[in-house]
Amino acid sequence: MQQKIPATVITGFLGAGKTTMIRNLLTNAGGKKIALIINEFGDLGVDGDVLKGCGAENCTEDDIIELTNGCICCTVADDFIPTMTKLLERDQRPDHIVIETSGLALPQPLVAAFNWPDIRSEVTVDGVITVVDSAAVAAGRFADDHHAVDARRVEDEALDHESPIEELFEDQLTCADLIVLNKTDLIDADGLGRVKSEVASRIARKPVMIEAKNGEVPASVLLGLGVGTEGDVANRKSHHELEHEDGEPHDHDEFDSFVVELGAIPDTAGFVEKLKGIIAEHDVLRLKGFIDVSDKPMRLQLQAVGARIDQYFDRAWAAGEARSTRLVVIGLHEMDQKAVRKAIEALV
Ligand SMILES: Nc1nc2c(ncn2[C@@H]2O[C@H](COP(=O)(O)OP(=O)(O)OP(=O)(O)O)[C@@H](O)[C@H]2O)c(=O)[nH]1
Repeated sequence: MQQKIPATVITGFLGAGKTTMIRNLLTNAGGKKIALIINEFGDLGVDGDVLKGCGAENCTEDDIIELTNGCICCTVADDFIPTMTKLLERDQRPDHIVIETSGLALPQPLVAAFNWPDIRSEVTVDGVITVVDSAAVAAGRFADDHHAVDARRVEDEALDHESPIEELFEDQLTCADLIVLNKTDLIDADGLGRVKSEVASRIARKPVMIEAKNGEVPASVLLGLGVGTEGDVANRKSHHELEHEDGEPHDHDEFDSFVVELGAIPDTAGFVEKLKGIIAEHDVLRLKGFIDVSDKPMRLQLQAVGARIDQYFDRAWAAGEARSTRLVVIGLHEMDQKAVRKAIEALV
C-alpha cells in the first residue's frame, strides 16, 4: 500500500502573512514536490498570482490549484473533496500537499474532511499551522470591543457570540498544531511578550509557538510535524460547533468583499496616502490588488493590512494584456461599501 501523502493546512486571519510564508517555503523545500491548494476571500485571485509568480521548480503553475468558489470551509463537499480526488489521480503524485485557507476560513471543517473515506485512505493532515499577525495582536485588533458588542447585542438579541473577528481568531488558534507569530519586526520585545501571553490565553491546548519575520521559517520546521490532526478534530471545536451541536452550517455573513476597478493611476504616492485615510476611516480589514501606474511598463502590487500598506512592482504587463487597476476590499458586513467605493473612485 502507498504511504499516505502528508498535507499541511496553513491558516490565519486576513493579512497575517500566509502567502508570504508559503512563498518562502517553496524556495527552501529542497527537492520535495509540493502541490498547493489556495483559497482566498474576495474575487481577485491575488495569492494565486503571487505564488505562481515565484517560479519554484518543485511547485510549478500546474501544481497550484486555486479554489475560487467561496471559503474552503464552506465548500468542502463541492470543491475541496473533488479537487483532492483529482490531485490524487495524477500520475505524478506530490510528496506533500500545502493548503492555504482564506483569512476568514474556519480550519475545523477542512481538517474534518480528511476523515472522508476516499481521502482518509490516501492523505493525512501533517499539521495545522496558524500564522498570527503579531503587530495586529499587539494593536488590539483581536481584543473584544465590549462596548461595540454590547451595543450590537441590544439591537440584535439573537447575537450569540463575541466580535466576529475575535471569534475567528480564536477558532484558527484552537485548531493549531504550530503557531507562527509573524511580523515580529513590527513590535518590540515587550510587545512580543504581551502577544505571546494574549495568544496563549485564548487556547486551552498548548501548541508550540515560534516567531518569524516575513514568514521566514525553514521548510524543515513547517513540514513533517506528523500529527495526523484529522484524528483530533473533536478536541478543537470552533465556537460555531460548540454553539450548534445540531450541525447547523456556519456562514461568513459578518464579512463582505467587493472589487473596485479603476483606470491608470498617475500619482501612486498620493493615491496610497489617501487610501490609508479611507481604510482607517471605514475600518477596512484588508485591501489588495494591482495598480496600473501611468507610463510604467511594470504592474504595481498593493497589499494593505489595516492601514499598513506595502507596494512593489511585481511583473511587467504582458503584451496584449488589458491594463487596469483592480483592488479587492474586505471588511465587516457593516462597512459602508458604497461610501468606500465612492471614496476610492474619487481618488483617480
Ligand atoms: N512588516 C512585515 N510585513 C509582512 C510580514 N509578513 C508578511 N508581511 C506583509 O503583510 C502583507 C500581507 O501578507 P500576505 O502573506 O499576503 O498575508 P495573507 O495571510 O496571505 O493574506 P490573506 O490571504 O489576504 O489573508 C504583505 O504586504 C506582506 O508583505 C512580516 O513579517 N513583517
